[in-house]
Amino acid sequence: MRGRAHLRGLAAAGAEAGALVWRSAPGGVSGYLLITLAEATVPIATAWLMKTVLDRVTMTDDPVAGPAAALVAAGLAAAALPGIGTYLRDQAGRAAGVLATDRLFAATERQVGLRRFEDPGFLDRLRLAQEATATAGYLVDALCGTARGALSLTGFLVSLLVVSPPMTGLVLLAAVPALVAELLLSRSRAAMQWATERTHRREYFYSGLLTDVEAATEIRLFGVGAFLRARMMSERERGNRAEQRMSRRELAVQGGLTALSGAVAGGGLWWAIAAARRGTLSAGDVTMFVAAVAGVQTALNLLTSSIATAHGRLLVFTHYVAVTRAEPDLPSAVEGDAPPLRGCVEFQDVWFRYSDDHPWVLRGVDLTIPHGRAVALVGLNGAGKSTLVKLLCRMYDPTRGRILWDGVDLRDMPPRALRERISAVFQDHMNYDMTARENIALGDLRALDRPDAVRGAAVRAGIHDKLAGMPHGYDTLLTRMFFSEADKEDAETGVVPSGGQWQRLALARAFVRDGRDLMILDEPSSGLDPEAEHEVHAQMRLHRSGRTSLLISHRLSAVRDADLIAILDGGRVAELGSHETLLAAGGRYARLFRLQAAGYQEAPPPGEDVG
Ligand SMILES: Nc1ncnc2c1ncn2[C@@H]1O[C@H](COP(=O)(O)OP(=O)(O)OP(=O)(O)O)[C@@H](O)[C@H]1O
Repeated sequence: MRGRAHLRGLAAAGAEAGALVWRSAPGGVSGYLLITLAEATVPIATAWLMKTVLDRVTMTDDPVAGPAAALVAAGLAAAALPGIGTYLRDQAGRAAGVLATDRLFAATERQVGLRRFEDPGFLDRLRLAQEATATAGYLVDALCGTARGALSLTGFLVSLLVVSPPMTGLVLLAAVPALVAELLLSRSRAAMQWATERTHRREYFYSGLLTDVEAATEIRLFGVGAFLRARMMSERERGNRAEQRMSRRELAVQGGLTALSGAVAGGGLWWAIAAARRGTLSAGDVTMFVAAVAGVQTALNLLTSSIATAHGRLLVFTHYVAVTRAEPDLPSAVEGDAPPLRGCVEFQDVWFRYSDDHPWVLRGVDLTIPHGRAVALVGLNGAGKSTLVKLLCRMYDPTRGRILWDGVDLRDMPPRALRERISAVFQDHMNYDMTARENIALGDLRALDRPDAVRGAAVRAGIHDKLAGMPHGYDTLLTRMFFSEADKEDAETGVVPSGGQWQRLALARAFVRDGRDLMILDEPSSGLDPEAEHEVHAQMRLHRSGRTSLLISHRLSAVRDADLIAILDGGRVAELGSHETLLAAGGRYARLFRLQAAGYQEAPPPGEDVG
């Protein structure tokens, strides 16, 4: 059963790879197939021409000019064809790689939530799938190699059959163990690749850390470079040990196979010479025999190694097929619209945990965000505030309960349409190594052609003056990781913003997405200086008024003027009300607020009563 499923998987991968390569480069593939055919027939033709020339020279007076000229032409073709074949194969390989990569990344985009990207199994598959995109075109090479091997094998076997039927049988028998052994080897190579995939990912993680400019400061200060390097090397060695075991096995098997084919060829030659001495074979027959045995063995080698390569590549390609055909992580409507928010967003008894093995993060959250109101969410570290935001953007679905958008369950809306209605600054916002304009316009790509929109958002986020004053203004690269060749000598190429400036850029990105129904601000000002924070909050208050927003902040001074403040504790909304009512209630919020406010009071002079 497992074997049949395995074969079905391989066949599906083969069909998909074939269709992909054909679609990307039909001309190149056709040309390569023709070259393959020619390459398969040339050695057979050469052997027959050689026999004809020799027999005519030694036994008849027939003219040899014709066959000799054909022999020369065959030699020329044998020399020229591989180069042309390689060129066509590489062309087809590149074209197939482009199409496969595009399809792979389009497929990962169909994963609308975050779950798959937190699943190590999926990440392993994804990396192997990326590897498969690079070699998709070369699958054709392996398949053509198989066809070429099969063709020339048939040709030589027929030729050998004419000279010696028993020898033909013996050569064929010797081929069976070679074929089986190569297939088993390629299967265990693919299994080894799968087993060591996590090792490779960990190694890339450590090597990425060691070359990442953001990690460099901590790594140098804490002096942990050698420690991380040792970890990277130990992952490499673990991978190498598995590879080495595999290589040893391959060496042993291939050594045995070479000995077998040597014995068959040697025995055959001995017999052919003896037969020629007895006069049963002509000189041409002996040449033909030697060429046929060598040809059969070369074709067999090509056939077995091509089948093994195709098998191994198909096994890797099955990961590509699995990723591109993976069901979306969230069941979601594809068609439809998300209606503009008129009433409220409502969390109804929302429970959530990241997986069955994780503890509950939310345990029955009930919360209403009314249209046109500013709601603030407050809670200790790990209370689940950012998780709640991710559920609201439908990066995950609640484990139990539901979230309603004007009464419609988020599960019934296409995620893309829902997200069109939301703008956000996330706590772990991105810093893009792109230009300032692109960093802002990624919030709404239409702004790429609307400089006023980008500028307006930057003004509101308080970053316009900084951006306008940079060497190329808004077109300055906000990174020193890349530069164009023309700018190589330019010391002003690339500007690296500070942490607070990046945060303002993230805010501008959210602001450029103007006119959305809901604005989410998850710790939007944690990195700003007090003056900037004050300014930004004033801007946000202005922006918020009359709009629906959800603000998360540990700075309670920033949330005090929200219409409603919800305290998240123990996975539920523990308190809800305005700043004044919550202070008067004297609960958790009041305690946190007083604690923070006390930090801003001047310390009383020594001896003065604090009470
Ligand atoms: N992707 C994840 N997989 C598993 N657990 C997670 C994941 N993200 C967060 N958690 C866990 O969920 C809990 C809530 O995290 P969350 O980030 O929502 O808290 P928070 O209230 O935003 O905290 P903070 O104030 O520190 O930002 C934490 O215990 C955290 O470890």
